Amino acid sequence: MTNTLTLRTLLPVLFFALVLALPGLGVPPFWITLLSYVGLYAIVALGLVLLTGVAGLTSFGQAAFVGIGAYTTAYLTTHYGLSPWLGLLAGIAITGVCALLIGAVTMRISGHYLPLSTIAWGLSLYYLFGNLESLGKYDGIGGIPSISMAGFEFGNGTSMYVLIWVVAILALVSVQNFLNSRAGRAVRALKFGTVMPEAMGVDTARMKIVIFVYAAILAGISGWLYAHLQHAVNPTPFGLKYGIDYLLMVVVGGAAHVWGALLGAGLITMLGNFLQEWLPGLLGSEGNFEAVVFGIALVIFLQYANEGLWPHIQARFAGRSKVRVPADAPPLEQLPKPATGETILEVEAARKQFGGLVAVNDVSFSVKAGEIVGLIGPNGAGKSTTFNLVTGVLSITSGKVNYRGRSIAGLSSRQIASRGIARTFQHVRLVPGMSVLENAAMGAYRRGDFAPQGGILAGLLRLNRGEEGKIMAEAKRQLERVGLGDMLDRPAGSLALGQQRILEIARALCCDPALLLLDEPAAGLRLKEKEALSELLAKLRGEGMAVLLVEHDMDFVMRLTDHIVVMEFGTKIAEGTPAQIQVHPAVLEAYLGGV
Ligand SMILES: Nc1ncnc2c1ncn2[C@@H]1O[C@H](COP(=O)(O)OP(=O)(O)OP(=O)(O)O)[C@@H](O)[C@H]1O
Repeated sequence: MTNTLTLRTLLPVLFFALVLALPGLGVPPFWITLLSYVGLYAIVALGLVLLTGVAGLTSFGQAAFVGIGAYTTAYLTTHYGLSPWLGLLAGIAITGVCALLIGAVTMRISGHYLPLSTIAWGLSLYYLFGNLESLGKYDGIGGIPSISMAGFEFGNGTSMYVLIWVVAILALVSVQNFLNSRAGRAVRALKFGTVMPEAMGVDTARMKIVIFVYAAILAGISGWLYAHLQHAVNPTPFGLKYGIDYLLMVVVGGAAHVWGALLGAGLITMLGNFLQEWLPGLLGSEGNFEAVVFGIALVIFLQYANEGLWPHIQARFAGRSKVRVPADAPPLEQLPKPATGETILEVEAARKQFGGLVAVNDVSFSVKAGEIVGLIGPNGAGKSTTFNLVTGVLSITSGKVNYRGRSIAGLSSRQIASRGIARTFQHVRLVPGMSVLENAAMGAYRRGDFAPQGGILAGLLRLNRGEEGKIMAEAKRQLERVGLGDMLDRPAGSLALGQQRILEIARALCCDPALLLLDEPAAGLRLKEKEALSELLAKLRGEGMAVLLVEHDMDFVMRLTDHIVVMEFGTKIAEGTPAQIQVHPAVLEAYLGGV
């Protein structure tokens, strides 16, 4: 263990010990109350870190989920005299169901429409709270009892402060655990599009809903604590203004960092409080002037420091965390592999039309285990489209694609990935801030011990240590296999393009494929890197791997491949060994215009 690592483990423990000890250290009640609110807001902000900062799904509506948690317990404890703990369970259930329903609709929406839709349902829920007779309309509900546990009543500010911070710490640990799990890495990739995670076997639509529901439940729990701290609720703290404040906390603190949520909640709560006191005096009139300051701060942060403050603090004091790779982890299970020479991919009369344009015109070819096949042709020939038909990114118009004797036409990318086909991308698709090791581990997503849903819960509770150990050991093994074994902890974004392409191959190898599809693997590589890549692919071929590659670098293709398929204007114009292709009249015509 390095010094940084010791400090990284020790600092949070010391920090939380100090936070929980503050009431005993004689800190005045005013500060304890203020810090209680910091804790409450931090719980909501942690959900937003996951949703907005990490996955890139902006939500202005989290305050409404706080409201559902608060109103549920307020109603049940005051109208029916139920225990606050039942109020908590009911609040979690109702928040979860509402989020599931809202998420199922809104998480499909992309771009600017998603934040707009979160404003819409945030407002709807706010007006619902304010207009329902049974919820006391805009006056709300008063007389909410205190929480008690084993005869102890959380009746005063100090005991609630401790309870709130215990929950905030548990929330932080759970979100941190989740982000370092198999599902968490998939969520960290979502911001960069769904094509790559889907190709690794991730159900991205489901994953978005899962984190939406989790973020909503955290907000609901914060609402439950709020109701029993205040002993009264009304719609105001659950409106759009608070929704924006939560977002501001996350942006200022550091949207993609769990500690950013705490920092942002602390700064904005304190600042809001003091501005509320100072500004009216300064300006000589009453009003919510802090909202103006916050609005300006939001714009400035988004423009000049959209990573927030935490990354700067982390760089100075904490350093990057390193993932531990156990030396004795057992290997992951492998799919049965075909014998060398067995035909594993058959493309028969594959056709793809985009409206009137025939991008792939009844193309047929096959790939055997232990063979490297090159798919070449001038720009716009239809190579990438053919590739995307095999990988399930595009749906086939007509024709067949069979993998090991079974049709894969019409299957999604993730179903195809689970059959044993792995790919790399023409434009490298890595998660730049994630380490080389974690990026490679993305490939082993569907090889974990738990089913994806079970994996999420296990990740939250850190019950996935065995699985993580095996996945990380596999990622390390594949990185060593491709020659990146000495770069495990470096952020993927800091690698040269050639190394990033090799990293994509290591990630694909973690998928446990029998067929590797490489989209322009040599593009942008220097001579030495190309030689290293050739060597690696030849080695994989020797181990029985089938490789289909789309490539423009003729020298690379001619030296490496066993068989070449040439396309032009969507049609296959030639097929054969590199020697045959180099003298094929139709190929010479296509490339050199017959010269
Ligand atoms: N989604 C799409 N919608 C409409 N047309 C498309 C789409 N994707 C590709 N095409 C068209 O299909 C044809 C084949 O494109 P494709 O990208 O497969 O060629 P390519 O051989 O991979 O070219 P390059 O070497 O430049 O990548 C081109 O005319 C392209 O404009």
